[in-house]
Amino acid sequence: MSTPVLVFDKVRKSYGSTEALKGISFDIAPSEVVGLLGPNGAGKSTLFQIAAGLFAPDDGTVDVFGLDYKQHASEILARLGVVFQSRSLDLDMTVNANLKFHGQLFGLSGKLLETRISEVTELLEVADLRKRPVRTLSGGNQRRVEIARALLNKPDLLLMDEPSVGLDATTRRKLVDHMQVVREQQGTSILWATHLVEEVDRADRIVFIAQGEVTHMGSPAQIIETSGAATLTDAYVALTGGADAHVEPAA
Ligand SMILES: Nc1ncnc2c1ncn2[C@@H]1O[C@H](COP(=O)(O)OP(=O)(O)OP(=O)(O)O)[C@@H](O)[C@H]1O
Repeated sequence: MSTPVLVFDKVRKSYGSTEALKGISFDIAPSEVVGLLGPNGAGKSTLFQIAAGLFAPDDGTVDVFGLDYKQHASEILARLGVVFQSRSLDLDMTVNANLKFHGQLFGLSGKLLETRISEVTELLEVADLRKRPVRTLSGGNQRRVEIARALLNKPDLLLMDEPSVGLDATTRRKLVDHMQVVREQQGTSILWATHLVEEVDRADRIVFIAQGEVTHMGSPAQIIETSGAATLTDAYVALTGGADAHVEPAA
């Protein structure tokens, strides 16, 4: 069996008296797309930030590419792509300038950087927007540029925390399509945290998290079968006792 790209082992984290994570364990295989699905306050962002190395768990371990952050942070970050919930592009700079700046942070320059920018903008279908200031782009296109930026270093693992916040249903669906292409063309593993069932219905595996604990885990088909429901949304509602599935009507 191939070595997992990410392993959470009994991860715990509290904020004062609030236990945000109560011993989370699961892993992600190479090229696997895992949906981390849970209602507001379940602990998704906390787990995501630990995976991205922003802070350490109180207890338990996180290994990324078989390495731990304490000793190998720069090696891990060189192979990681991260899309945070809040937007972080410079709105006054062009798409190209944003990508160039970020690529340089990864030590890319010259022709190689140019090639990578062309590849990622074509992959996310924003190549024709490269000369536009980010401010003039729609929310959906800004999000695509952020994902393109996270792919500049050809990450082996892409972490995305609710990347579709504020996007309409059609744009969200398109984002899911794009992520399938990223996985197919680059073999990137993806951890996609969301509270929207329809964003992860094509994931290889879904991890349900509620109140800081993993409650169910399996492929969408396995989860549907376990619950006896007809759809993944019904399964989510059945297995989580009706925690907010947040399925929004199609646009
Ligand atoms: N900085 C913080 N200080 C105190 N409590 C926090 C902090 N961050 C998160 N929490 C609490 O930890 C728990 C988990 O929050 P977290 O943001 O990780 O969940 P989430 O699943 O990402 O929620 P959402 O979908 O709303 O972003 C919640 O009870 C939240 O109120």
